[in-house]
Amino acid sequence: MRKLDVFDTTLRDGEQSAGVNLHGSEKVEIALQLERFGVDIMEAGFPASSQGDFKAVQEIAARVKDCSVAGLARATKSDIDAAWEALRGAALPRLHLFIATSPIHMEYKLRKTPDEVVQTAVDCVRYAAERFPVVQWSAEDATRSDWDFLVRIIREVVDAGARVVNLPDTVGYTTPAEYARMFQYIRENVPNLAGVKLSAHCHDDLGLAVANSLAAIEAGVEQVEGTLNGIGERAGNAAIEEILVALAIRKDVYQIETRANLTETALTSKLVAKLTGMAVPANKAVVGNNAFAHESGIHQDGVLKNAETYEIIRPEMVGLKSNRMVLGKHSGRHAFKEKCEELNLQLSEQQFNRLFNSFKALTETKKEVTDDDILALLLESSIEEHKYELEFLHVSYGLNETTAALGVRGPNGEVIREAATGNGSVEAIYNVIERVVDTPIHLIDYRIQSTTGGRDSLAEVYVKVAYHDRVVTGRGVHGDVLSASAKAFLDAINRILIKERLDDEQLVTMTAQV
Ligand SMILES: CC(=O)SCCNC(=O)CCNC(=O)[C@H](O)C(C)(C)COP(=O)(O)OP(=O)(O)OC[C@H]1O[C@@H](n2cnc3c(N)ncnc32)[C@H](O)[C@@H]1OP(=O)(O)O
Ligand SMILES: CC(C)C(=O)C(=O)O
Repeated sequence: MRKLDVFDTTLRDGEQSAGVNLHGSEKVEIALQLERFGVDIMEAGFPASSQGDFKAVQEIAARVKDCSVAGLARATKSDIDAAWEALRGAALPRLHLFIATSPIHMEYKLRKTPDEVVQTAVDCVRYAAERFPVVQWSAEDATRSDWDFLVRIIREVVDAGARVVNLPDTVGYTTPAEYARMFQYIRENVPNLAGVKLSAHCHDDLGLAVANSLAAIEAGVEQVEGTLNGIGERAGNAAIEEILVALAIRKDVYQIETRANLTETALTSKLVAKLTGMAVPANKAVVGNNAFAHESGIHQDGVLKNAETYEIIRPEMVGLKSNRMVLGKHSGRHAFKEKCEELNLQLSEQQFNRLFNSFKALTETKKEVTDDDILALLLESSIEEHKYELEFLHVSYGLNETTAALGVRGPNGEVIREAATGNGSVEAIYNVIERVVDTPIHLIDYRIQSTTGGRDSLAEVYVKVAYHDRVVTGRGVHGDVLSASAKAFLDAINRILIKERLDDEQLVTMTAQV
């Protein structure tokens, strides 16, 4: 058995998915769950990219103890300095430094000659290695780079202090056999790779990210990178849960061991889906709703006689239970606590009490509270910084004109009451909210889904809004679709306000430095 390091980049490359923007507190929540999932390294963000990301990485670095925390940096000293400031408190800090090596990226994007790229990479690795105990260096767009140029630059960055060398398929262009051959070529031609780990990082533009990652593993890489649910730039990254389950189910082929705790898979996937607003397709491998569902008679018959006839993965392996305890109006604190423990939720007493109260309030309108409902309530109550909160809502529907009146508790605790009309209920609500905050906000996208089946399911609404040059997403959960819609819009506004405050703080700091 060979040991493989799992490098999760849900919080960096995953957050680069179009339309996803996570609050600092949401990033921390995902980070703590990734730690329980047992990844070896988590890439917490790109500290130089914004004040918000810097702070989130800093907090994750301070709180995560059982795994290495990495931050991304371009090949510039200021990016490396920002990453070091954010990560210096981590138990095992790692810098992830990258520069592109393909002809097209070097000529058009970086406007540098190959020699200048080598020199910049070497200078930055050397500078970073004076600070970080581990420097991971990535050749962006490696799979469209000249292999002999890769050999040259890798030899030089390793000499300068890189301990991990990642060769990403940045644009999802390679094929399994070609990717494996590239790693073999590098291994055979770079003379100073002893003690250096090679890493694979794949994108899914051709739907080959997981296959390419597994091919690289077979070719001997010591680290694999990916994101939960495969989220990420464009078509996404390699889905880390699919790679891990493939390695576990086909241990006979791969002969690989990882530290991952697979029973945390389902919960980690759900948390990421809910916080990012990127729903998992029902037929997605390992974590889709239908991944363990059998519909046709011949399959059901087979499964009833012996589950292994049609099930190669046991649901328990990824943390799905076949038996379940029903929680409802008559359940008390003990049963609720047991459920929270079963779901592996790590709650302070205050968080538990807040969640229990939300659960009790929900049982007034919902007969049976499911695991997904509890998770949705938890995420609802996890953001502590609310500027505007929904107090009440009345909607009076009329053909072509609907009136909404609502009350919102504002930043100073005051309740602001307003009314407006619109063509439909949601439009009327959003028109009133615009009045309340006295700012035009453009709705770009609106999506609604239910947490479970059944008439009493909770509604989860995701919105994407534009305000000046910012685009943010918001999430709202409620038993009623209109209240959930109002909460999602207010959540987006709260995120804009928090971002503005962080930018103001950054401006003040920068002005002070000048
Ligand atoms: C393959 C990947 O996923 S790489 C990670 C991509 N992730 C992101 O871009 C998300 C966060 N990014 C951001 O917030 C912004 O792009 C920032 C803050 C990093 C930079 O913003 P800006 O200063 O406005 O620059 P902008 O994004 O327009 O352009 C990128 C600049 O970085 C340069 N650059 C790109 N990669 C590198 C690198 N590895 N090393 C050094 N410079 C680089 C580009 O050549 C360009 O430089 P130029 O301004 O001299 O032409
Ligand atoms: C920064 C690098 C590793 C990256 O995300 C990519 O090339 O896809």
